[in-house]
Amino acid sequence: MTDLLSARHVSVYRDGKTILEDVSLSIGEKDFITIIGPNGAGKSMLLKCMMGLFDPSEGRIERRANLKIGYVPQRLVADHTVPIRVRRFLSLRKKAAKDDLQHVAAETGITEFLDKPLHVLSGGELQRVLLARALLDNPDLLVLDEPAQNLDVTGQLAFYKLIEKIYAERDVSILMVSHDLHLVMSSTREVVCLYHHICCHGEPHMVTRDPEFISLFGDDMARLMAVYNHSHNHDHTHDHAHPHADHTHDQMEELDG
Ligand SMILES: Nc1ncnc2c1ncn2[C@@H]1O[C@H](COP(=O)(O)OP(=O)(O)OP(=O)(O)O)[C@@H](O)[C@H]1O
Repeated sequence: MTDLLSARHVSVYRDGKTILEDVSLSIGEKDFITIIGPNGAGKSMLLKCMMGLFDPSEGRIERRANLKIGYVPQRLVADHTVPIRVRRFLSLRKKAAKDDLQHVAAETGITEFLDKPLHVLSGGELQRVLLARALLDNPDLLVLDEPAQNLDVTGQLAFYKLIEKIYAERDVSILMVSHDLHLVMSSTREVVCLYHHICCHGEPHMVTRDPEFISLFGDDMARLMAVYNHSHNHDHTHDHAHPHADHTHDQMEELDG
């Protein structure tokens, strides 16, 4: 299977801190990968590197020729002093064909407010508009950075259901950062646990009480959600201030392949 996008031994060092250390991750066709990790773990930085928005200090990003990426950010702050209607917002970057716009609007459930100004929309509606924008170009890969972070639980659930539907119906791969582990566990195929380096990864198919996971997310979260199957043999107490700290990452090689 051809990889769409890969990080190969990517490290990012900034201001004496290690933000990413020797991270390797590949996204193939029809993959659904969710990156989890505590605040400040480097999840957004990894997405930025993978999308070519940030140059890693070491390592490289490989991208399939002509890869189309649709990006959904955490949120859009709609300014009421610059009123813009949804329909216009969706055609800002590139003029979408009318049929494409109607199709994507129906798919994401935004048809009824295409002619409303952005700033009157609710948080959940705005996220669907951002999703529609990302889908307009018919991307091969959808990248979502905590897309439901600012929604209430009902909104989160609805948004993740929509992502699941899009994944099921389209020929698209998904790379998502999410804190809502319990909500995405059923849809995601693979979970990557990041804490500056890849701690572990695997299928989210069983609940475990993994001590490393608990050390990252806390006992309550571990109890709440299904965790993937992994074993890893290092702790998280090492000092990330040293960019060349020596780690053994058994499973990273698998991701690399
Ligand atoms: N351009 C930059 N220059 C220097 N440091 C940065 C830069 N971008 C991010 N950082 C730092 O890198 C670390 C990781 O940030 P990042 O946003 O990737 O974390 P995250 O895992 O997405 O966290 P959260 O879950 O809180 O969104 C943080 O300490 C942040 O301050």
